[in-house]
Amino acid sequence: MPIHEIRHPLIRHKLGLMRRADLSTKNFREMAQEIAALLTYEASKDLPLEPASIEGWCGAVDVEKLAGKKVTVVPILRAGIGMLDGVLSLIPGAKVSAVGIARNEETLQAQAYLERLVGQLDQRLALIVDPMLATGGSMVATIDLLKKAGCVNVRALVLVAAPEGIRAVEARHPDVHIYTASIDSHLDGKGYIIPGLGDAGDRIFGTRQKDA
Ligand SMILES: O=P(O)(O)OC[C@H]1O[C@H](OP(=O)(O)OP(=O)(O)O)[C@H](O)[C@@H]1O
Ligand SMILES: O=c1cc[nH]c(=O)[nH]1
Ligand SMILES: [Mg+2]
Repeated sequence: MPIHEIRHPLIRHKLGLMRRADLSTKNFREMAQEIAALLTYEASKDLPLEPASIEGWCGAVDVEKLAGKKVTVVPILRAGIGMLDGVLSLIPGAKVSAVGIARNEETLQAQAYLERLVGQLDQRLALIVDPMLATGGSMVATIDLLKKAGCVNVRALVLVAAPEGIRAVEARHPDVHIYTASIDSHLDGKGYIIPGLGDAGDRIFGTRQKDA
């Protein structure tokens, strides 16, 4: 089953804070980055290692280092930017491929408006980051364009996933593993995740808030 709900106590606690409607923009941002780092830890636990010999303080030491595979982090703009630094805090050498996807609020159809991908995608693990997996349209469109560009190894990190979005990704891209802090109940009539977080992009960027 390519869906991984990471029920770690630190993640449960931080996600509980994020669900509070009165959480400040600053704290919402901080929690998003921290949970992103914790999801990265899980999503990277089977990365291959290779032996290496280094010069240590007392002479040669046998160590391990990440083998061959390079990583690109793929934030889905805008809200995915809110998880980017969390991933980079653990994988600082990763290159970033920005993808802009906008959901038409009426039809809920996802459309790409920006694609700035790094090279050698066929050799890289792509870690897509987006706080919300709702209908799955944005995620499926992003995976479609990454695979078209040569990516063969794709994983997705989302803070909250709706069953509808999980099913959509599984149906179209059964090879893509999804790591999430929570599988929530369902979508409302406007495509919002219940209980969810509200509009994650607005909460991260501070737009459309009462005190803006
Ligand atoms: O699974 P879906 O139904 O496609 O919905 C999820 C998408 O909706 C949100 O982005 P939004 O379109 O609000 O853009 P934003 O990041 O600019 O807020 C969210 O960050 C996902 O990208
Ligand atoms: O609940 C949702 C669904 C899509 N996008 C969001 O930001 N929140
Ligand atoms: Mg939004």
